[in-house]
Amino acid sequence: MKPVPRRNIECIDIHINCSLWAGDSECETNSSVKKYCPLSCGVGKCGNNSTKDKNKDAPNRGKREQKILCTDDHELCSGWADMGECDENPKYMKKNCRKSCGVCEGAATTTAATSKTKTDPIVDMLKRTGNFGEKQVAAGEKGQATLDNVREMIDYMEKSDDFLTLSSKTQDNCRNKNELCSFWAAVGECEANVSFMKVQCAPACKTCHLIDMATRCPELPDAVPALGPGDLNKMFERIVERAPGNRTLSDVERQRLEKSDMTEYSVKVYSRPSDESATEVNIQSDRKLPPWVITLDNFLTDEETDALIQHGYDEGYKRSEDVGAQNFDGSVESKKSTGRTSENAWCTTRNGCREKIIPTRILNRMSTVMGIPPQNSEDFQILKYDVGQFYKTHHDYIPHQKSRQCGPRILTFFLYLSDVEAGGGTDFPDLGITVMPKKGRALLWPSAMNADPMGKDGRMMHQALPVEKGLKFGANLWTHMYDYQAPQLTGCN
Ligand SMILES: O=C(O)CCC(=O)C(=O)O
Ligand SMILES: [Fe+2]
Repeated sequence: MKPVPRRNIECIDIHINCSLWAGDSECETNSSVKKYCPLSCGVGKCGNNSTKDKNKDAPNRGKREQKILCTDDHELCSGWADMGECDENPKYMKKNCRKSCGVCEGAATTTAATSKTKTDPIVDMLKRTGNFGEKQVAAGEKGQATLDNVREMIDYMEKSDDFLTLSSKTQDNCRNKNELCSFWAAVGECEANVSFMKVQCAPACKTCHLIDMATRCPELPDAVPALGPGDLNKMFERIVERAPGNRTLSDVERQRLEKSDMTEYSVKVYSRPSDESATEVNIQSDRKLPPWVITLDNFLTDEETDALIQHGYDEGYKRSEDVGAQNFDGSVESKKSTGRTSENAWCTTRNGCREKIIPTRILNRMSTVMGIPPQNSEDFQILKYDVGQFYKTHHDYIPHQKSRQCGPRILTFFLYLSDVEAGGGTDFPDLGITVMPKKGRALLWPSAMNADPMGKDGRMMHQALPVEKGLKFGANLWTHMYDYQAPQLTGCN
């Protein structure tokens, strides 16, 4: 079955709380919410609001309202008008600040007579927020709460010991990276969305001390490693030996598999260190012997592959990006890559996918096969390659994660979600191995060494060859040495 895209992929909300704000009527009163939440507000590319807008602009109705209501609907209108908002933000302003923007009869004189001068304290206060990163906006129903946050933030940044005793490097790096930071803080996002806010809006959350990764994300001495030296070989040997599809199962065994949501997958070994069970655990023999590469056929059912593909459509496939430079606060830039032309979507807790029945079932199955808890794995990255699309040779191991709470990626468990008519193989140039896509097949390889599972196995470079005919869908599940999910919540990965 070919999945059908459910909606225009550009019609998306940029913030997790959009539907909440839309429910609070913020779409009507806060132009920034409209900008960040086109889907929830039904505007822009999500435009089923065209009829509504047409009615609103009906000639007679508009004129009458202009004449009668030559007033401002918001106490901050004149200040905003002074700041040039009538031109910068005309849609909101001309609707809600008619008088201050001079869009109704008699407005010009009245506005001039009553308008506050450029020294309006509110205008000044908002201007001052530009000293701490993006200048903040305060509008709509939460305007007052936002201004309260702005006031507290200025006190914190200009007068508090909490801020002024921080190192100058930390002070310099503590910036609001979005004009909505104070608004988000005012609606409780510092507590609800810790990882994003502590990094993107530290002044508004008054948490500049946590910008420094060493303070925010201390080492966790009790963290349990997924693999010790020698465990990687044991893990692969166990997977090969126990593959249900490579054995004749008794009825009881088959029932047990079904009960535990385990498929009757069969394993093919493309490369292994030795046919003998590994005994030596040292880097020299790791380097001498070939690394593990195995596939697991019939690992996923058609229902499962189709559900993941459809989730990608629901979420919207977007051009894939690479991991870029690291910032002082530990956040990592994404960078457009010419080496990777596929599109991808994520199946996360935030977007409600990871906890759905089918993704949970798949994740638990993968976790059982690896013998590593599901929380050590990242979220599924669902990939879509059209004809000609590819991902050039790269390694999945990310060096800076070695010193992060999650530790490095130690394994890639790749799922093929579709058959591909031609091309699209996963190729390991150093090993001379190419695995072809097959719906329901999984491919498992280590990024780390058996004797030193925190260290990178440089031989595991790989590429996704261009699709020549058909459409390729796949999904990455990268598994880490330590819990990945918990530090993700606090911005520590
Ligand atoms: O699509 C593939 O076959 C592999 C993709 C891959 O290596 C990646 O996304 O990191
Ligand atoms: Fe990869």
